[in-house]
Amino acid sequence: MTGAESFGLTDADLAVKPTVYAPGMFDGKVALVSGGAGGIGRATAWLLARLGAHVIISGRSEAKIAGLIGAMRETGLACSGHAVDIREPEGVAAFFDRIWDEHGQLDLLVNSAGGQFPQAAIDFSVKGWNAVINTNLNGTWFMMQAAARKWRDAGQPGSIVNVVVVTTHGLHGVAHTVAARAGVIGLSRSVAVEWAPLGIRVNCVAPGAIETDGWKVYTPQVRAAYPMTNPMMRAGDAWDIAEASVYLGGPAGKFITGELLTVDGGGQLWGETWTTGKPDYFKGADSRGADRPDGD
Ligand SMILES: CCCCCCCCCCC/C=C/C(=O)SCCNC(=O)CCNC(=O)[C@H](O)C(C)(C)COP(=O)(O)OP(=O)(O)OC[C@H]1O[C@@H](n2cnc3c(N)ncnc32)[C@H](O)[C@@H]1OP(=O)(O)O
Ligand SMILES: NC(=O)C1=CN([C@@H]2O[C@H](COP(=O)(O)OP(=O)(O)OC[C@H]3O[C@@H](n4cnc5c(N)ncnc54)[C@H](OP(=O)(O)O)[C@@H]3O)[C@@H](O)[C@H]2O)C=CC1
Repeated sequence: MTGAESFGLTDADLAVKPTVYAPGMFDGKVALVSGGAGGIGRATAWLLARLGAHVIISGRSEAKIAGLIGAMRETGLACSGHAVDIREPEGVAAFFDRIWDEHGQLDLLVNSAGGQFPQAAIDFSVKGWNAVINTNLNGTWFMMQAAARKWRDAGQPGSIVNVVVVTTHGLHGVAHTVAARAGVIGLSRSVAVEWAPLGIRVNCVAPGAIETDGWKVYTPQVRAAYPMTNPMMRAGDAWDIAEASVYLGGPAGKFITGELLTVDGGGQLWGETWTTGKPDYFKGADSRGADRPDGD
């Protein structure tokens, strides 16, 4: 793989890709997309802005955010951005202060910031484990809590969509992220009830194999198998997740809270995903059991 290789939809694609949603659906609304300059977040930012929202884009890299804002503004869309590490609760709280100072409202938060690296769980270092848990569980929580506090204090309703992973079946070699995302799903179900009196809805979207630059952390051999991890035998694209997030987070989802929507081409029903490559032990009937330590 060369450094220039890139995966998934480009800004040029996202600027014109057809959508099922009506123009103007988010007129007058403000949406925040964390990880908004990544693959799924970027598609979500484009979609929300094309539907009329002012979109605030966050991530760690100023340069990535600036590039996206430039591309979106060139097409006349309303957006702004700020570099925020979701693992820093003070920085996150200050970010939400700034949002209220500048806009006086936030209608939708999509938490797409996240990620992991593939490794056998038995080899996780403490630092690696903590990096993934801090990013995906703690960081997502800091964003959720900061948003909810602002909505409560302002007496405004709000909606949160957390982008997670499929935790129920077949995602191997990333146990740290499965643990973190199962935490986010549980947390979301709990606060969906606690925050219902505040008018805050909380939902999750679990993508299957969605071709984005996030795939660069996996080997070419592993990536090549991703389209075969579901019965549709193809990868999805970031627009699939953007449209699912808008369904749950926007007006179409107004009676939905505490829900998990899996968008994986049926991968949770058939298929398996080995992010570290499939061990010989699991390959084919001929070798079944051959490596079993009990020798039976
Ligand atoms: C039903 C079936 C399911 C269907 C599903 C099919 C789906 C298939 C698709 C695959 C699944 C998911 C894909 C995606 O999510 S892709 C998009 C997400 N994007 C990323 O993952 C981006 C890449 N990842 C990261 O940036 C990092 O992993 C991280 C999120 C942790 C970033 O944090 P941080 O910047 O703090 O991390 P560092 O790089 O500084 O590393 C900190 C320590 O972590 C350890 N580490 C990091 N990388 C590795 C590695 N490759 N191997 C081993 N250990 C690693 C290490 O201890 C680091 O510390 P040191 O650098 O000091 O050693
Ligand atoms: N693509 C796929 O197949 C799948 C993706 N997912 C999940 O969907 C989400 C989005 O993935 P995708 O768009 O593909 O991946 P990308 O790697 O393209 O985007 C993830 C974004 O998260 C941001 N981010 C990471 N850590 C932090 C942090 N500590 N603080 C702030 N921002 C951070 C990064 O921004 P920056 O570089 O600026 O830090 C990056 O732009 C992730 O949670 C991912 O795990 C789940 C299943 C499958």
